[in-house]
Parts: sequence; structure tokens; C-alpha cells
Amino acid sequence: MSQQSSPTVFSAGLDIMEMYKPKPDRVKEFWTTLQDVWLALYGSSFPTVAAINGHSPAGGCLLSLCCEYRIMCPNYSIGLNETKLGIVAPKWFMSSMLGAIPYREAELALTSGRMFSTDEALKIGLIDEVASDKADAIAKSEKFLSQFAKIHPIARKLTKLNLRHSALEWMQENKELDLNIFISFVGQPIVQKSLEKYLEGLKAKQAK
Ligand SMILES: CC/C=C\CCC/C=C/C(=O)SCCNC(=O)CCNC(=O)[C@H](O)C(C)(C)COP(=O)(O)OP(=O)(O)OC[C@H]1O[C@@H](n2cnc3c(N)ncnc32)[C@H](O)[C@@H]1OP(=O)(O)O
Repeated sequence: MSQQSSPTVFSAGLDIMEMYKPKPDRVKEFWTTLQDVWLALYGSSFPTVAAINGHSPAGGCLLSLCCEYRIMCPNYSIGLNETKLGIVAPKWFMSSMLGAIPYREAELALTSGRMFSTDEALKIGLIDEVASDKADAIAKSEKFLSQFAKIHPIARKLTKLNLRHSALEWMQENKELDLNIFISFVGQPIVQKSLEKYLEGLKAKQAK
């Protein structure tokens, strides 16, 4: 079960400061850590559920998409908003989203970098249930997980991992390629300019 202790943020996604003017000695560790987290969580043999008790943009949304079930508290936002930062969600972010919502919804959401409210996310299937608060989200998560007590654990595990096999296999075989794509993409001046503008926007919002 994945949940957070911040009162309003489930996860703000990747640290933009690691992508803005990236430090060559850190960028490899930064990206391979994310790849490894995705491999471990998306490829977990255990049943997993995200209790999303706060905003969940980009990498935060990805974390929840790694889980089989998502329960979200009201009045927060969730989505893969990368295009709003002038960056591109990698193919494994996209395939994680496609495991939850139909292609058409994913294409519209990804190309526009749309963030969904809790109710909107429920409507398109990006989340599975709405909880009234964190305690309710945890109770609902436990109820979801408890149903697997009646399912043969090996049959459940193999079914899950077979469904996720091609995405997991792609990552295992292409970690280096994916890292090189990331490094060359974030290094481009036009991408750096977009990240700079996005960070300025965040600061301006905070100053209000
Ligand atoms: C080829 C592949 C190439 C690239 C692929 C890369 C994939 C990237 C994935 C990502 O995850 S990118 C990150 C996307 N995240 C966001 O867009 C989140 C932006 N933040 C927000 O929307 C809000 O901050 C919030 C999370 C909703 C929280 O709002 P709140 O009002 O509570 O806080 P505030 O906005 O005032 O922020 C406080 C403080 O935190 C800084 N901040 C917020 N998010 C990030 C972040 N992701 N990275 C770094 N810093 C972040 C914000 O600037 C403020 O900083 P300050 O106190 O120093 O001014």
C-alpha cells in the first residue's frame, strides 16, 4: 500500500531541480533510480494499491499507476502533465497509463498534459474509488487487498506479471537506451528553457 504523510501532496513528481541544469555526476543515478523504482513497483508480485491523499502530478501519478488499484481523496489533482513542462512522458509512463485508461483518453490526456480532479479521474478510470479522507482511503485499500486472501497467490501473481510482462521486459532490456534518451533530451537548450519557465511559474504562484 502506497500513501504519503504530506497533508496535500501525494507526490509532486520528479524533482524538477534535478532536470534543470542537470549535474552530469547525478543525472545517471537520478534516472536509473526512477527506472528501478518503476521495475520494483510495477513488477511487484504482491497486490498493490495507492491511497492517493494529495496532488499527484507526473512522477506522482506514475507511482500510483504502478499499483493495481487507486483510491483517491476528494479535491486533489492527478495526471501525467509532462507536456505542460515542455517535456515528454517516456514510453513506460505512457504504457503505465494505458494499463488504466483507454487509448483515446490517454492520448488526449498525455498530449495536453491534462491534470484531472478526483471526480474527473474516477469518470475516466484513472482512479478506481474515491475515499472521504485518508483513514477511509486506508480502510478501502485494506478491503481491496483482503479480497486476494481467497485467490490462489501463485495464480494471482503469474496473472499479474504476465499482463505486465512486455512493458517490464522492454525496460529490463532497454535501461541504458532509456537513460541515454533522457540525458540527451533534458540537455537540449529548448527543454531547459521550458523547465526554467515552468519553475518561474511555480515560484510566481507561490509568491501570490
Ligand atoms: C525523454 C524523457 C524526458 C523527460 C521525462 C521526465 C519525466 C518527468 C516527470 C516529472 O515528475 S516532472 C515533475 C512534475 N511535477 C509538477 O509539475 C508539480 C509541480 N508542482 C505543483 O504543481 C505544486 O507545487 C504542488 C505539487 C501541487 C504543491 O502545491 P503547493 O501549493 O502545496 O506548493 P507550491 O506550489 O507552493 O510548491 C512548494 C515548493 O515546492 C517546489 N516544487 C513543487 N513541485 C516541485 C517539483 N516537482 N520539483 C521541484 N520543486 C518543486 C515549488 O517550486 C516550491 O518551491 P520553493 O518553496 O522553493 O519556492
